[in-house]
Amino acid sequence: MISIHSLYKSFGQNKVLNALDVTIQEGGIFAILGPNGSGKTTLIKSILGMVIPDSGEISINDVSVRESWKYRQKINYMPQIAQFPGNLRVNELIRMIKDLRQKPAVEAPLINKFNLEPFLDKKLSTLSGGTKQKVNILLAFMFDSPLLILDEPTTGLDPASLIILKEMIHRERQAGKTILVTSHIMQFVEEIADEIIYLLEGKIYFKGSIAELKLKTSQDNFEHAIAAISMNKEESWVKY
Ligand SMILES: Nc1ncnc2c1ncn2[C@@H]1O[C@H](COP(=O)(O)OP(=O)(O)OP(=O)(O)O)[C@@H](O)[C@H]1O
Repeated sequence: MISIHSLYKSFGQNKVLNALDVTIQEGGIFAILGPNGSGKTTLIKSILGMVIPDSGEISINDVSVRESWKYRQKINYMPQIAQFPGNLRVNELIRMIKDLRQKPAVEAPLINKFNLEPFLDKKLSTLSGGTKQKVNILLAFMFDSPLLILDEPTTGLDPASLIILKEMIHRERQAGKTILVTSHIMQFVEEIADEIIYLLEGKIYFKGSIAELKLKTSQDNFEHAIAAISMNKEESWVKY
């Protein structure tokens, strides 16, 4: 379980997270949504220890992330923009990440699934955007960890690869994993998410299932329901 209490983070005058509270139970797919710049990546990076909050508490399974960074070994993270040296070859990158993480990896089925064999010897700088994204998905999914954090994993994927990604995410959920995912593609979110966590103005405005969100906003359409949250800011959407 991830427990976040009274989290504050500003960049200069820009208050990004403002007394944010949220609890995310173990197991399931949680979509972290919100407008551009609402702090989704900042929240994710705070959980990962890549952004240091100004104040507040984050704990995973009752252990404060400040006390121990060992918990990161149990997280598979796919960043929104992965930046690796362009002259690295795909197979060198896979080897490098395996060496860094020092835990068993199973990459062959993923290479096969995404038809990446022809690219293993290619330099990253020569790959198309979608192929780079498939490599990034592979890097996140080749380890067995209880928590997966995927920041905009769908970017640049063709329809066939998107279907594969959705199947992979579902399989992880079936295995009891906790998956945090951000996406601006509402159809993707509607297909995969068990719960929506909606960020606005530094706080969680809504947390609950898609059915609950539709009920609360009186909208049958998910995209319209999402739009309705930010249009009705004065109402109390926080349901827990
Ligand atoms: N390292 C940084 N230095 C200064 N400002 C930052 C930094 N990181 C993020 N910000 C600012 O914090 C705010 C939240 O950014 P963040 O990337 O968390 O938003 P987001 O919800 O993930 O956005 P998007 O949907 O566009 O990916 C933005 O205004 C951004 O410019």
